[in-house]
Amino acid sequence: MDKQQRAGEREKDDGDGGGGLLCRLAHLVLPYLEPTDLASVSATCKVLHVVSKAITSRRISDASRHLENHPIPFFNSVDSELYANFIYTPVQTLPSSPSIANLCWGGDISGRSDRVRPDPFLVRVEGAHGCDCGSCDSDSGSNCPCMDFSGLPTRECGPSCRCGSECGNRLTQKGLSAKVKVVKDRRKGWSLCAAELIPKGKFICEYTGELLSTEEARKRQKLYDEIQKSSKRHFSPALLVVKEHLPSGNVCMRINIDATRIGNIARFINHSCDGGNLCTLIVRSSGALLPRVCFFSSRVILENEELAFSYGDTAVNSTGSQCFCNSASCRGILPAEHT
Ligand SMILES: C[S@@+](CC[C@H](N)C(=O)[O-])C[C@H]1O[C@@H](n2cnc3c(N)ncnc32)[C@H](O)[C@@H]1O
Repeated sequence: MDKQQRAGEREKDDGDGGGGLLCRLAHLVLPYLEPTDLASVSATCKVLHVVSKAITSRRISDASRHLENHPIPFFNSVDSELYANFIYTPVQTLPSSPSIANLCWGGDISGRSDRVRPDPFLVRVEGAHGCDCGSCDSDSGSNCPCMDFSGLPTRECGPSCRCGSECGNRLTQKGLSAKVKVVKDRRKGWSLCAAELIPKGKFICEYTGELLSTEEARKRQKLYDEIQKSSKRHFSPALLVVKEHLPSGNVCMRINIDATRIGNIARFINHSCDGGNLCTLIVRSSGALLPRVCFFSSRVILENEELAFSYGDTAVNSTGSQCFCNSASCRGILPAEHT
């Protein structure tokens, strides 16, 4: 190989053609890096700069990394943070599950768009009875025993039913159902906004993340409170505790979902003291042990409007964090119930 050929080969290795060894290795390794490390690596040479830039633009263009039905882009006109750093899971997950431990940012290193949605049911009930109907669509006058005829879509077909994933009574099992985007707000941090007009009563998304025991949830809440107090940087924990009450007022069930490190798009929904434009429903499916927490629009939501719900009652307890919901009924303080 003469001098000119060698220079040509070197050029290819350093170039963006995808043929160079460095380029190939960079495509394998760099997607696992945190944003700050990616920025440092990007400054070292042309190849790494080009690969880092491609990874960054993929991260900005879709928070779900092709795991949802619509891409969810980030928009920030407030500061230099290009996107939020977390692992995307479209379904509930257990803490430190091995499949999660192997995931890089966003759960996908390749940017492929042919990803298969994971099973929405974390734990199945052995031998449970579901329905035998072929079609459980309420519009077709079905009498499916899994259906909720009270007007609230709180019961669905599940893993013990004969019907498949296309069944009409599996509304909340197919992922994000409205076009949304993540927009940076100067005071609240990232926020979830509508990217289209959303009619009243539409299923938006589930709240996914790590399903915790109450003991673990309390431990994490304590840790997050300490980080929030001591850290100079804005830290946004996303630990949701949902309690179901008996008519007597006693709590009969609680679900602790932590989306701080691993979660879905719902982790960006901010609090509004007036209840916002979303309501949360606990949805149960035949044959699934665990219920799921789902968001529905409580009124028509305009394009670009922020999605919000109430984190709880400020009167119960307050962390002292200031609320910037801007609603007429704002109490000035973010609710923070004891976990
Ligand atoms: C579940 S996260 C919501 C997304 C978060 N804004 C972010 O940047 O990732 C909850 C955190 O968002 C912020 N937040 C939510 N609602 C807010 C509000 N009405 N006013 C001020 N901060 C709010 C608080 O920092 C809170 O701890």
